[in-house]
Amino acid sequence: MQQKNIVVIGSSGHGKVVADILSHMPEYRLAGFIDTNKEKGTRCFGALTVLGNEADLPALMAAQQISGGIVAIGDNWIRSQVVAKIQAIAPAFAFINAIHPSAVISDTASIGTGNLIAANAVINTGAVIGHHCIINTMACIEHDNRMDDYASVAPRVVTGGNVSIGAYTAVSIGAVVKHGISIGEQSLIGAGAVVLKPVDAFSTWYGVPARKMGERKAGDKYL
Ligand SMILES: CC(=O)SCCNC(=O)CCNC(=O)[C@H](O)C(C)(C)COP(=O)(O)OP(=O)(O)OC[C@H]1O[C@@H](n2cnc3c(N)ncnc32)[C@H](O)[C@@H]1OP(=O)(O)O
Repeated sequence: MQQKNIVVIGSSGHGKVVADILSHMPEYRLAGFIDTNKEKGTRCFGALTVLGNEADLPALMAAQQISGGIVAIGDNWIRSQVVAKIQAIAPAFAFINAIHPSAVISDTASIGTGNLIAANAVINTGAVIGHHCIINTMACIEHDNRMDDYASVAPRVVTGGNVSIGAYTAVSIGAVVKHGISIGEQSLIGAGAVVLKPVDAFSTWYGVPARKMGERKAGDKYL
């Protein structure tokens, strides 16, 4: 098999998880990491190091025949900013999906590009996943769900059927979302929440049952 040379952008804990998943995908050879906040040469995952920052990408792509990779930044808003930067600096960079071999994805689900689908995640029939989403370890996205671009579900999130999760919205660790619920864009569901009512855009909800706890603006931190 002809392997594609790729990079992971972001070398935090989340970047290491993505590198680990890619080590199980024989179609890719991970060359290293791109990170603006670490010195070139810093070891991040086994022998793999930081190769440079985003501005170095065009030269690296040419020198090492790198075709693309994935942005591995957990914060949904920051991830979108970095994707936009890379699209401007290196238009030929091809975003890939990192999918752990233990993930179970229905043949009838639709998956965009730039997504992370971690170990033991399940994406059931008819689900539509946008671009640059995170479906983290053991998360379950049930039938006919929709996840818009840059949305994320943390480990052990479970959704019922026909749930929609708006762009940039983060559903935190262990949350449960009742079937048929719509969660607007740029919202935040707290850890362990049980969401039984529709969630408006730009809002924070948590608790059991989840209640609205505040308003949010684009880019507000949550991790
Ligand atoms: C692999 C990975 O690591 S993936 C990432 C995993 N991490 C997560 O999912 C983190 C998710 N973050 C949360 O759930 C956070 O608690 C947030 C974002 C909802 C709220 O954070 P903050 O705004 O900083 O709230 P803060 O910690 O100040 O708490 C305010 C109050 O709400 C309560 N509270 C906070 N979060 C929750 C929650 N999820 N459920 C119930 N109560 C909560 C606190 O106990 C506190 O109550 P008190 O005033 O009576 O003491």
